[in-house]
Amino acid sequence: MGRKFFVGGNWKCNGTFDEVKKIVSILNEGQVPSQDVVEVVVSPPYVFLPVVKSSLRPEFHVAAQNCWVKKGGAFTGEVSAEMLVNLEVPWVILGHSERRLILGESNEFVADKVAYALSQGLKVIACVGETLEQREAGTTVEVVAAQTKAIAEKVKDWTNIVLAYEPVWAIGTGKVASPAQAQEVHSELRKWLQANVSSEVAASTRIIYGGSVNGANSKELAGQPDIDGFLVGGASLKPEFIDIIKSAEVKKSA
Ligand SMILES: O=C(CO)COP(=O)(O)O
Repeated sequence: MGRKFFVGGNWKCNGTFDEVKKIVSILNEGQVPSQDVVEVVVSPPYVFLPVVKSSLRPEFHVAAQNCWVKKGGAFTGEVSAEMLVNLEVPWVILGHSERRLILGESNEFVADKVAYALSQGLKVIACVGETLEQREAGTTVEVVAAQTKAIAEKVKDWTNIVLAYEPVWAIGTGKVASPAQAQEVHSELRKWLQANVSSEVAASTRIIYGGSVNGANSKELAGQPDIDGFLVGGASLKPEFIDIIKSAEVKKSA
């Protein structure tokens, strides 16, 4: 099926200039599998994108953590997809739960952003995931399907999308989803894509997991058939991010 393992590091709103330089040197010195085996993308805050892009080893790429929903202009405080393209930033994370929940981004707004970013030539890490309340109410699959449906309604070509399943209750809590819990939702998402988009898209789209992934739990998660990589928060700022990248080897030998 050829779904190359994908490891994203979402640095969120963290880091000083010196800390960023330190993380980049850890990444540059780390022994990792070749880029035929794993695709690595790190996402610093906007202001650090140029320095990270220019100092990072060439086989690792960068992502912005957000972008504006349409063409740039009189939108104070926003950064447009065009600007990212202009700076040769290839990826953008959209629909992260911190933006959905804290900043009120709706399924439709996120889907509009995804469609616009793709139209400008960016590749998108599109995030979906349920809250603890929604999980406890038994609506997990319904919630992630609705989030994915909003995107599917506005996007024809899924080639440049990586879908990130990030259960909100597992983000930054140290409460990682069990491999079985994550596998179940990934498998449901793949079935949803098969039924509502196409078998080809279901087979080729990478579905990655995010939420308290670390160097100790990444191998077992990577062993699940529908987990095609990770979106890592806290641990992406530490040397153990290298171990998480190495968990791609699990897939290779599977
Ligand atoms: O939100 C996340 C990545 O986008 C996950 O964050 P943590 O890995 O810190 O739980």
